[in-house]
Formats: sequence, structure tokens, C-alpha cells
Amino acid sequence: MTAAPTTGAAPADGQTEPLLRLTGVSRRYGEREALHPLDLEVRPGTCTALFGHNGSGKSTLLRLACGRDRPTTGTALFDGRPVDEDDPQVRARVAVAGDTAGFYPDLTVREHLELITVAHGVADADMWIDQVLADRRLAGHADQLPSALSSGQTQALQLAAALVRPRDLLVLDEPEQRLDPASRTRLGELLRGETRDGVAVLLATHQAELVHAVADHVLVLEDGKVLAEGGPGVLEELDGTR
Ligand SMILES: Nc1ncnc2c1ncn2[C@@H]1O[C@H](COP(=O)(O)OP(=O)(O)OP(=O)(O)O)[C@@H](O)[C@H]1O
Repeated sequence: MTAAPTTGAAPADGQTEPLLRLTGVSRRYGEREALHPLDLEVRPGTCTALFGHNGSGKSTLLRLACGRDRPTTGTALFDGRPVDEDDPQVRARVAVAGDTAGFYPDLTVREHLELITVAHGVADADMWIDQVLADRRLAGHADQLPSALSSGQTQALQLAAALVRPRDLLVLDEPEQRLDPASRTRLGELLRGETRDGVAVLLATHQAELVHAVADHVLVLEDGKVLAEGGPGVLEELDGTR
């Protein structure tokens, strides 16, 4: 179950205009071309996966997609406007999970989620918080500080923080990391629920199984370039050629 509704700003119809449109975006760090120019579109109700080895450019692309970083060339648009994480529209409609942002050391798990629901004006917040805590197997840890969580529970809290608020675009960086097999299965179910509810999902992952479970479209990156793209089957096609 999705723990909070979409903002209602984007229609839940896969045939609609892309919510996220990256055109010719690249990112250079000094002399290093971390990402060569590429195009990417993500529509409401669909999931796009970025797949590739360590250092292939997945996180770089995610940072451009959620407006946390600016492209060296090209344009990154969210609902037709340059994507910037400080834009109130982007703050309200783009949820990012699995980033490096830390938690407040003196706020409990529940207090973190309460803070987010207040910031986003979520109605019936207590109900949604209880729901997301139960879904992410965190109910027994609601009154603990982040320092008392295991790495898998910390990952679950990052996801919970993105799911307890409204969202039209959900961006996830390797959400399968540190999850046990049962939690990974639930993650797949959760992401399918997100797209059914009309959320546009963009994720980076190392797990082919997750790609097959949730992705409509895959971008395989290698050394900052698009090696292949298409449906999930592109992973096996690539395996056959390597
Ligand atoms: N802030 C930065 N300054 C300099 N180089 C960077 C910076 N961020 C990333 N890079 C470089 O850009 C390349 C792509 O990194 P990126 O983090 O996007 O890869 P990734 O595919 O997400 O890797 P991983 O699977 O290990 O998370 C790497 O070579 C990395 O060293």
C-alpha cells in the first residue's frame, strides 16, 4: 500500500507527457567526463532503472534528475521547468530516497517521519506514519534513535521518509542495498504499487532481479555512456554479447 497519495498534479496515465525530461545532459568533474550527453524521459506511472557497474554514472544522473546537481551541458526539466531541488514545486513533488543526507541524531524514527509530514502538510499523518512504519518493518523501532538502527533498518527508514509524503517522482539510489531477500521482494511490490498509483519512478540498481520486477525501461550505463537501453530484456541481450 502506498503510504501517502501523489500530489494529484500529474495524471496517472503512462501515455501522458514525460514528467522528467533530460535532454543532452552531461556532467564533467574537472577533466573527468562522469556522464556523456544522454537523453532520458520518465512518464507518470512508469519506472525507469539505471543499471551499471560501480562508477558508471548512475548516481551522477540521479543527482541531475532530482535537481541536486546541474548538468555541464543539456537541460533537465521537471514538468517543463528546470529541475532544482530548491524549487518549491520540486520539493513538494519529488521524493528522494537513499541519498547521503543523514538523520538528526537526537530525533527518533517516528519524530523524523512526523517532521516530514508536517513539512509536507500531510493530513491524517499519524495514520500514514503507522502504516509506513509497519510496511517497512520499523514499527518496533519507532522510538529508537537512528544510531540504534541496523544498516538494513537505516535503509528502510530512508525509504519510509520518501514514502510518508506525497510524491509524483520517486528517485531511489540502490534501494535494494542492505535489504534481506524478503525485504527485497517487498521492495519490488512496493515499487509496482507506486507506478500503479501514477508515480514516476527512477532508480539506480545493481540488481537485475529488481529491474525485471519493476522496470518498464532500462538504461545500462558504462563509463558514463549509455551502453544499451530498452525493456528489462536488454540485460540478457547484453549478457549474450559480452
Ligand atoms: N563529486 C565528484 N567529483 C569528482 N568525481 C566524481 C564526483 N562524483 C562522482 N564522480 C566520478 O564520476 C563517476 C561516476 O560516479 P557515480 O557515483 O555516478 O557512479 P555510480 O554508477 O553511481 O557508482 P556506484 O554503483 O558505485 O554507486 C565516477 O568515476 C566517480 O569517481
